[in-house]
Amino acid sequence: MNVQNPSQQFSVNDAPSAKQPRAVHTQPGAPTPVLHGIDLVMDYNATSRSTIQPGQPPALNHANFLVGEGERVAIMGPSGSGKSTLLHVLAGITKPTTGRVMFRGADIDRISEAERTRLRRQAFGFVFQSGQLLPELPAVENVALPLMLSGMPYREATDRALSWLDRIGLRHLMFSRPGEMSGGQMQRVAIARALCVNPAIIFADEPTGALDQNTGRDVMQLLMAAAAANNAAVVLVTHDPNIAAFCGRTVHMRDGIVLDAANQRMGGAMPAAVGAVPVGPGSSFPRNPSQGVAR
Ligand SMILES: Nc1ncnc2c1ncn2[C@@H]1O[C@H](COP(=O)(O)OP(=O)(O)OP(=O)(O)O)[C@@H](O)[C@H]1O
Repeated sequence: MNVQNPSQQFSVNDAPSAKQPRAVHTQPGAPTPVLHGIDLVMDYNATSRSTIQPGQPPALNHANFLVGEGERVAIMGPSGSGKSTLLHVLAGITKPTTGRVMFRGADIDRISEAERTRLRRQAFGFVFQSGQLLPELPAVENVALPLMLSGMPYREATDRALSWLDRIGLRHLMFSRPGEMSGGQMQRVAIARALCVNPAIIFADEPTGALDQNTGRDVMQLLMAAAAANNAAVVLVTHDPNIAAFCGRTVHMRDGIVLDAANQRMGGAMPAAVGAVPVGPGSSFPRNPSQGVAR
C-alpha cells in the first residue's frame, strides 16, 4: 500500500507520487477518503483581535472529520458549536490554529497560498445560504466565473456554463442577473457554478436556509443529483433534519467537538489507500461537462 508523504509539497498539477508508506488503518467497505481533518483546533483568540472574551473555548476543540470520495455528510449541531468554522477550515478558507487537513493524502496547510487558491477553485465547489452570486453578472457569467478564474478562455467557460444551465433547466435565464431571479433560481445557479469545475467536494453551508420548504427540497434534490453524477463528495452544514436526511451520514457537533465515533476513531491516523491526486488537467475526477447532472 502506498500513501502520500504528508510533508510533501502539493501542487495541483504535479503528477502524483507515493514514496513513504505510513502505518495506517482502513475500515472494510469504507469509501476511499477524500478529505480528512485531523485534531483540528480553531482558537479565534489566538488569531484575531476581535471582541472575543478571553477564556472563551476554541471554536474547534480537537475535532476530527473524515469524508470519502462521493460521500454525503451532514454536519448538525447547536448555534455556535463550530459547524461553519469546521467547514471553512476543511475547505482551506480558514487556517486552523493547530491540526491538519489532508486532501487526497496531501496536507493543504503545507502548500503555498497560490496552490491553495487553485485547489479551492479546481477541486472544491461552494454553495452558501445566499449572496454568493455577483449581482452585476448575468447567470451564464456567474456560472463561468470559477472556470475563468482558473484560466479557461471566456468562450469555452461560458459554453460550459451554458451546458450546466441547460442541465438545471435555467437556460432561459442565461442573461438574467441575480436580482431578476427567485431565491430558488439563484441557488440553482449557485449549484451550477459549484459543479461546473467538476469538483471533488462540494461544501454547502445552509444552502436552503433562505428558501421555503418545497423550494429547499427541490434545490437539495438538484444538488445531490448533480454531485452524484460527478461523484463529488458533499459536506453540508444544516440545522434542518429534513435537509440532513439527503445525506448518507450525519455527524453532530457540540462545543467545537465532532460527536461521531467513526470520525473520532480516525483522529491522528492517516486514512489508507490515499494518494495525492492532482486536480486540474489530468485529474482523476471527471472534467467532461457531458458527464454532468442526470436530468
Ligand atoms: N471570525 C470569527 N471571529 C471570532 N469568533 C468567531 C468567528 N467565527 C466564529 N466565531 C466563534 O466561533 C464559535 C463557532 O462559530 P461557528 O460560526 O463556527 O458556529 P456554528 O455552529 O456554525 O453556528 P451557527 O449555527 O449559529 O451558524 C462561536 O462562538 C463564534 O462566535
